[in-house]
Amino acid sequence: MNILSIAGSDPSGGAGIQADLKAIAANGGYGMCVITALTAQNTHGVSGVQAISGDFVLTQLEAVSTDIRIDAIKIGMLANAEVIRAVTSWLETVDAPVVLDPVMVATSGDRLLDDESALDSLLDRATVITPNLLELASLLREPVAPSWDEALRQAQRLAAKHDTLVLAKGGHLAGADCPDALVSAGGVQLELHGARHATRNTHGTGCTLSSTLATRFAATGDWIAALEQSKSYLSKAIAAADQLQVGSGHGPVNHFIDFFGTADPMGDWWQKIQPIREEIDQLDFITRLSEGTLDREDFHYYIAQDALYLLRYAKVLSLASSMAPDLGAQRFWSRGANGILDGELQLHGSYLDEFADTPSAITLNYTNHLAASQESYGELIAAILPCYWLYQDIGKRLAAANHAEHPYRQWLETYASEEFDSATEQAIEMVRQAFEQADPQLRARMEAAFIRSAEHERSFFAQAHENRVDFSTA
Ligand SMILES: Nc1ncnc2c1ncn2[C@@H]1O[C@H](COP(=O)(O)OP(=O)(O)OP(=O)(O)O)[C@@H](O)[C@H]1O
Ligand SMILES: Cc1ncc(COP(=O)(O)O)c(N)n1
Repeated sequence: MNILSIAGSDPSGGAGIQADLKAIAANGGYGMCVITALTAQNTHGVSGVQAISGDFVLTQLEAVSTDIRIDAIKIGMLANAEVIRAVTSWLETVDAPVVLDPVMVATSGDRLLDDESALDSLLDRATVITPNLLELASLLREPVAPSWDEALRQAQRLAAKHDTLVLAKGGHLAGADCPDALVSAGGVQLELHGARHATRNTHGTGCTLSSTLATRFAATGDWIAALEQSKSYLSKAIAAADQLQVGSGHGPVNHFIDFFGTADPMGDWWQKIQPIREEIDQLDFITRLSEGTLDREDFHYYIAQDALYLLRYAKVLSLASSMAPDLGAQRFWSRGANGILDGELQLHGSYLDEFADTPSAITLNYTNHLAASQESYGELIAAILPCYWLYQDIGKRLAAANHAEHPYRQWLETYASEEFDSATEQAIEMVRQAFEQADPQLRARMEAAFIRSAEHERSFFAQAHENRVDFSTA
């Protein structure tokens, strides 16, 4: 099945034609793309748009359609009225089904279409229009639907107005449900409810859904089956989005999870601690640290406990070095221990008059857990890993909130450095290698040690603020 995407380029690879080509391929289609606009964007937003001229869009369309059979078309970002006119006139020469995603504004809030009324002429030619709630209201020139029921009525009005099907999407609703519905002028044809996944990585979900729908329709000839398959595919791709770790804003979905998902045990572990990561992100300590409103006293309490923790952590890294199976691993863990003693602890010292000498129960629980994991090298480095990985992950978001006057500027910088990034990647790789060589019993113990450490990290962060919560399980 040959599927043509007519859309804008997203150089960060999560939305636009890049998302479309991935989704088309993952759903068994052969993807082609005619580019309507170049955008400069990443997971935080769009910093520039350069539309392609209407003439050149037409030249691309003709190059493809004079040679290749097109089984379905997906249309995304169109940028301006000139591009819309070019696409509309070309569509008169082909009769493939058209899924039109009326892209107006990116998730980040940036505009991707300069004249929304210019879309009107194209809507009649669409077979299915896939607006989100804001786009649905805008196409009807009505206020945004306050409820899902009202959105369904709006979708029915839009379907009647243009004699098309409308896929109403509930991704922007609040609540645990993420409903979508295929609606015709006669009413709802299919309503699907799906769990809302707790992730910020939803960049490109609309692009992915519309190109998957076009691909699945080309394969089945049935919009109902195509939507069921598309929703199920997208839901899996969103559920596994956090495994990718692309950028520090709204990252992309995991288009190829069905192909490679289970091949990466580290990705699975990361996915398993997703609820813990979510809780860490929401801790008062982290949000206040990020905003710079955290009390000095709380920060000092944290730093003092962290210094005690790091002294023991450095010993555990040295132990891992002594147990390492090869020279590369031996050096890596030993460099880590030295880095703490010569680097991180100096930073801690700069915040404190003197190091505390009494570890809290939470600090002790964590370091005891590390010490108890030393029965085997694999288990030990699995227990060591969350301290790298979680700090790298949180560090990226904290760094995005950093600025010259931030009271904790230097601390926020430490965990967002390229050096720390690279050390974390290497630590993950060491654990992956040990996992690959481990027998099933050791693999299970490694995973348990990793998850337990992640729980201790959560308690550790929580302890410094007045809402001190002890999640410790040791
Ligand atoms: N957190 C989530 N969990 C599960 N499904 C989601 C989530 N967020 C969005 N979706 C699904 O993604 C699809 C796109 O929905 P949405 O309403 O966000 O459209 P959109 O705004 O066009 O997408 P985009 O955010 O890419 O612009 C829908 O099928 C929606 O149900
Ligand atoms: C080129 C292009 N096309 C479409 C979108 C919308 O996708 P999202 O709303 O998920 O950012 C985008 N950001 N960039």
